[in-house]
Amino acid sequence: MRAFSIFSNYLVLFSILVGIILSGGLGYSFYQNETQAIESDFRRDVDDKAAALERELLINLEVLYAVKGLFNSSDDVNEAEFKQLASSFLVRHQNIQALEWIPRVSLEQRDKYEQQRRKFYPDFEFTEREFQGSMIRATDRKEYFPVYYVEPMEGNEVAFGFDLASNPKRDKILKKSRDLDLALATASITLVQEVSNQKGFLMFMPIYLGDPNTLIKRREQLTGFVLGVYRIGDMFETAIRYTGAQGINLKLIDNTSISAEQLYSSYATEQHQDKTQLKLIYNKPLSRFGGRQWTLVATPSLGYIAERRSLLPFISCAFGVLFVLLAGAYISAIIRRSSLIKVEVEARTQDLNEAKLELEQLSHTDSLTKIANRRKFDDKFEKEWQRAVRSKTSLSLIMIDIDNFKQFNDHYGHLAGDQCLRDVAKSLQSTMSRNTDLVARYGGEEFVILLPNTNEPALLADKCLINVEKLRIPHEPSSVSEYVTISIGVISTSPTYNSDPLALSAKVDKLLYLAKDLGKNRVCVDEPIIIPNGDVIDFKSPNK
Ligand SMILES: Nc1nc2c(ncn2[C@@H]2O[C@H](COP(=O)(O)OP(=O)(O)OP(=O)(O)O)[C@@H](O)[C@H]2O)c(=O)[nH]1
Repeated sequence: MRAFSIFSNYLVLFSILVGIILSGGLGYSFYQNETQAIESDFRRDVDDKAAALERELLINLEVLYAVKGLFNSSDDVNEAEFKQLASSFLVRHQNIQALEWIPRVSLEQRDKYEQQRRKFYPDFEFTEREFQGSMIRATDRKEYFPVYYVEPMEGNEVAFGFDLASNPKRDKILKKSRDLDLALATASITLVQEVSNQKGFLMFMPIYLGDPNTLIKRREQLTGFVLGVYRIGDMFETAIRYTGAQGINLKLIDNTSISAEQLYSSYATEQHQDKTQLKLIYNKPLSRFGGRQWTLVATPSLGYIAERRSLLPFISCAFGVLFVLLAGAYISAIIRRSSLIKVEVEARTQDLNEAKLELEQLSHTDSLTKIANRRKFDDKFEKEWQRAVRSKTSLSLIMIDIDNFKQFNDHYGHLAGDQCLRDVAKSLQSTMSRNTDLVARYGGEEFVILLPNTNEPALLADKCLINVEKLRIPHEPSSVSEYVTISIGVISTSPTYNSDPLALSAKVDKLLYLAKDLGKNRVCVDEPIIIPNGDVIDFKSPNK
């Protein structure tokens, strides 16, 4: 019972533990699902931003094409025409720092070109950057690509007249653009006109005389380049300004060369960068643009993730744990209650068994003498009879009656009579030594002794007779003795299937009456007994 209770408690504890683990698992699975949803939202938002950036780049390219249209439509575009067109675009595309016309000027043409500009800008000359960084007059070279027209002039004065061919990197990209008839962008540069630390890039659009379709023709017919000057930060912010999701940290990386270069970062500070969910990094390559491969690198900020997190994982876990604990408590209460009921039932069953035993004892006990009663004798007699039949053993009966008991009662009173009955019963009981012997009150002042498998019942009967006499209970009115005496009938038989137990009772009764008739205070057996020394004792004889 106790072991079962301990086992049940462990089982409940184990179930609670499993339940808590499952609840945790459920919460974790909701958390994971949510994380996946956030990740997929995040990728979609970054894709939107990348698309917006690509759109912005294309729009800027379109501006160059539009300016190119002006130069294609006329062999001699003057500054006023250029400025008018360029300024109309710059008003609408404020992330373009400047639009410029870069003519192809041979060494022979240089003076002419410089003279022309000096009409309006007296200090104008083709310039280049000196080794130390300051601007100087461009040295002689075969071909020049100077910044000839620039819109707006304000803020771009330093670039005005700068010979792009003087810079080997720019010269290389100019030639590539010329050869391929392709708008090409530079890697990120610090613009000569830049005042903040923002990076920029240049995009060259080649202009030809006519429509050259071979490399040689392109080299011959090149007249110059339309140049767009872009500030990357401004362009980036213009592009993503109206894209919905906030809280995404972005970096624009130029992967064109092996050493990836950061063009722009939306991280406010390095410290802020540390706090972001760097585990989730999404690299979104943009479509190739101006011969360059840019990649948008995005990480969500804590705020972006927090906005999209719900309490569902926590609530589901908490509810799961709560449910498991309540169910565990309920089951444990039921188990405790059922074990209490079990204990109670067992106690009651034990009480009932004890009561039953007591009742049984009472129903088989004579209330006055506390020895077995007639009912007990009848039961036992029947059982022993059957046993003796089966085992072919003997069964003996001793029937006892107190002599002149009516006179005893009359003389000493009924209470004394009762005490006499108790004393005689006790004496008879103590005379029998075997557990299997049964002493019972047969009725009134009559007793019976059942002796299974006993060789010499008459000797035992004689012992009873002597022991009762030894009690020396005074019996003044008795005609037999001055003390209480008993008369006894004894019979033995080996029962068979055909013999009748009632006949045996009747026979022993007769022997008892014979003992009475012969003068009381004696034993009567149906046959005399030969004792070991050869004497014959006939208990029927009047002299005992
Ligand atoms: N005190 C007392 N007397 C009882 C009890 N049961 C029976 N008796 C009495 O026992 C007496 C039996 O009397 P009888 O049957 O005439 O037998 P007796 O006087 O012993 O005569 P004999 O048997 O011939 O010796 C009656 O007076 C009963 O009232 C009992 O439980 N208590």
